[in-house]
Amino acid sequence: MGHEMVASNGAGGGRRTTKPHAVVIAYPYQGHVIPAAHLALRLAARGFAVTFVNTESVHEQTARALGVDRHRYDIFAGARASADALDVRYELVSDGFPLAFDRSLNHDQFKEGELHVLAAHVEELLRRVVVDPASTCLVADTFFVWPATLARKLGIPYVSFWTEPALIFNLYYHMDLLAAHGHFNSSKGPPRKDTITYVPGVPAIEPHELMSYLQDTDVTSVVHRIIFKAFDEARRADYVLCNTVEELEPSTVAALRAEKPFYAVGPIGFPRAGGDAGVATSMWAESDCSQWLDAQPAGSVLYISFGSYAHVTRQELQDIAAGVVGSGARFLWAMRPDIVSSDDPDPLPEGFAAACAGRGLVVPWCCQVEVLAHAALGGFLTHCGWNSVLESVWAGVPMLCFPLLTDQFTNRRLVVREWRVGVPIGDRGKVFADEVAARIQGVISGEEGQQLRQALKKVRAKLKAAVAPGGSSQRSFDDFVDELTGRCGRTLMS
Ligand SMILES: O=c1ccn([C@@H]2O[C@H](COP(=O)(O)OP(=O)(O)O[C@H]3O[C@H](CO)[C@@H](O)[C@H](O)[C@H]3O)[C@@H](O)[C@H]2O)c(=O)[nH]1
Repeated sequence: MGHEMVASNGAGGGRRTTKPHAVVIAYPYQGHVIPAAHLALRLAARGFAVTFVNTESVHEQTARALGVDRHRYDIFAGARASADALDVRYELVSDGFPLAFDRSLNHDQFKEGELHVLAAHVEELLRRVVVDPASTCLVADTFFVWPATLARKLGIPYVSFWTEPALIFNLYYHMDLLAAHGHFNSSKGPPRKDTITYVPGVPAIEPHELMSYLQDTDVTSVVHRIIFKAFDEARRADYVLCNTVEELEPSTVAALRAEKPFYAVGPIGFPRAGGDAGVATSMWAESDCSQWLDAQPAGSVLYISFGSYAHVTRQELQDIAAGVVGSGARFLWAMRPDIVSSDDPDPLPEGFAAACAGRGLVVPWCCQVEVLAHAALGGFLTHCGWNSVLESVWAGVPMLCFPLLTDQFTNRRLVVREWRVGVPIGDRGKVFADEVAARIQGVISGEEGQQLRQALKKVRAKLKAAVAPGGSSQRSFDDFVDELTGRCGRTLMS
């Protein structure tokens, strides 16, 4: 595989420029594959040769969602064939498990594979695709437990790609500090409950606003072991790219810049020209909801989704469903088949469909960015996955927040407390139908919704300005590209 471009100097001989080559490896979850695919496109549009790596399992699920043959399908075929003729190659790597293995149902076992097995497969792949180490860099999701180690072995830089807010990266980065102060993983007894005021760039944060994994008292789970290892690797990253906007998290971004070459380049996938800009990344078949939405009055519909990864309990789902019924609102619910468990495919309360006839639509999966952009949308009941938050702000839709896991609790703090573009609807195990119904009414048709929409205008403007020409995310991306091109793009005289 060569990436040479020959620039003629008009005489005999010529200047051969080696394109910088980025090997982009996506973390095998929907909420990570989407931003990674967009990052790959952005790098290719700036003259990089890109090798995008998916796991065989994600690839298979994506092909199945589209109803195409997985042996022939290449998610970047369209990008290569486009007018820009982007140079993106597509590679697959095994995650160590058979394709039919249920990764959702067997979560911890899958995670052990991620911790212990995946690196060997990735190393084999890298040894094949890294032909010229001097012109190559590894762009890998921060949650992987091997990128710095493998990059060092191959003699290439490691660009750590972080798909959550800078605040989350910062808190994980300072886990030792939290432990030293007794707020996390303390040997001195139960964690402190008072406000945390010593993390650089974070003036104050409450313990219940930390990521779920930093609130846990048992830190021996496989996910904890992954996080500890991943952040050891992240400390050794040459660069960090973060899917956030500097103006949304100025003090955190400034603090991280003092630690590392840290680039806030988000929202990475916007503006999006229709769906996924020609790159199909959806891991479930998308139901077309446009006709149904077209028939609803402007601003009237509540969209509900809990993303692609976390689960709710049957009880929580039923309490939320009762709140949705009680609110009387129109709604579109994207209910992933394993939302409670792959073992429980039909968790809605009995009589739900009849109670909502004519005003609700339940689908397994949809094109969320298209749904959020529809004029009928009035609110988004979300688990606060970071992509969902960015997409909702981008579309100007106020949020009702029900975080489930991981960064989602901390993301709720940003949405509700800092930017005031959403409201909470309870907590895990403590979500009540009456409160859910009242909040839905308040956001869709009440005073509360109007205030949220006012605040949204400002936050949305920051997002849009950041990705406009000359905006902070654009500049940051330019700086990153210049830096990487200087490091990996060589000019050879011949
Ligand atoms: O019916 C649906 C539902 C979701 N989506 C898309 O799927 C993505 C979901 O991403 P996100 O909202 O971030 O949620 P998760 O799938 O839960 O993402 C994981 O990854 C995120 C980024 O690291 C984290 O913030 C989350 O906590 C983590 O669970 C978004 O782009 C949505 O547009 C659809 O297209 N259709």
